[in-house]
Amino acid sequence: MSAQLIDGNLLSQQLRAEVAQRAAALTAQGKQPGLAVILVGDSPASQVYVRNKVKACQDNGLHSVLEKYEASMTEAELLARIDALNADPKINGILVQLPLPAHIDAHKVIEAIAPEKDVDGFHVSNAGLLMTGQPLFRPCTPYGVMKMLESIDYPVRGANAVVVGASNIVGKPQAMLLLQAGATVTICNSKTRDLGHHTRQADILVVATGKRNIVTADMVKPGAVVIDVGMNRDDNGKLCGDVDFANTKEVAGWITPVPGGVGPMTITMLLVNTIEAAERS
Ligand SMILES: Nc1nc2c(c(=O)[nH]1)N[C@@H](CN(C=O)c1ccc(C(=O)N[C@@H](CCC(=O)O)C(=O)O)cc1)CN2
Repeated sequence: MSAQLIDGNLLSQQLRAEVAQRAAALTAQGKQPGLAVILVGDSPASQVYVRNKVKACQDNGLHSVLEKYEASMTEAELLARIDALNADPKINGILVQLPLPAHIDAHKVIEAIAPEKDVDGFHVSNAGLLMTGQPLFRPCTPYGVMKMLESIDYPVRGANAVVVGASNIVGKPQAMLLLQAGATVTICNSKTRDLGHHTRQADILVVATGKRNIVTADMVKPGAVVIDVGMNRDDNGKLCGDVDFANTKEVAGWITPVPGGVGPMTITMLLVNTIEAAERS
């Protein structure tokens, strides 16, 4: 393997140790940070993610509540729960696990969260603050990716960055964070013609499409940093990303694995955002 691995579990361990210290300091002042996690429905993947979020809180000294609801919960019921959590002084961060069932308008739900408790950074106010270079909360996955680049001392300023995927959760905020760090950014989407033409220009390539093997080794510039945000299952049911890892690792300079790459960093940055919310409150 020529590429160096960027280990999200290892980096998370280091960052979570700092989180635990900050949580302990807040708790000593009677301000233990608190996170509310809401899950609607029974998606097995979402169940794993929310369980891991709550466990990460427990392991690092944050208070957490997990509210699980049937898929039949109405939008009005969910909005009422968010109102109550907005008013709860023990709760600094509120997170509604996505995706939501189709009968619930996710935009409406996200806009109901008080922006100062929106630790996912998805509220339009927080998206606007990020866009204008004054972020309150950076969305957790793109924030984690920036920490991974920092961990390898990568000179983002002046680099060509290509983001494949333009979702509100990852692609768009990722492009903003890279732009603000001084990269020249290209965002590719499902309509992009000749994706490889763009990805081959990338010093930093972030792939977040949910499509297995959308990026193959021939689409990667030798020595590039390849960050795989995808979370898929291969034909044997094993977790894998969007990048053909086995072949791309022979071309890239750095690469993130799946599992053990960006996923754990998403949860780590959620803890960081919750601490920041508590410190501000
Ligand atoms: N409200 C939110 N919903 C969703 C978000 C989000 O940031 N906020 N992101 C994704 C899912 N996600 C976080 O919720 C997430 C995905 C994956 C992981 C992770 O740790 N993955 C592990 C593997 C876990 C497994 O065994 O299945 C890894 O990559 O090593 C954490 C969080 C969509 N929804």
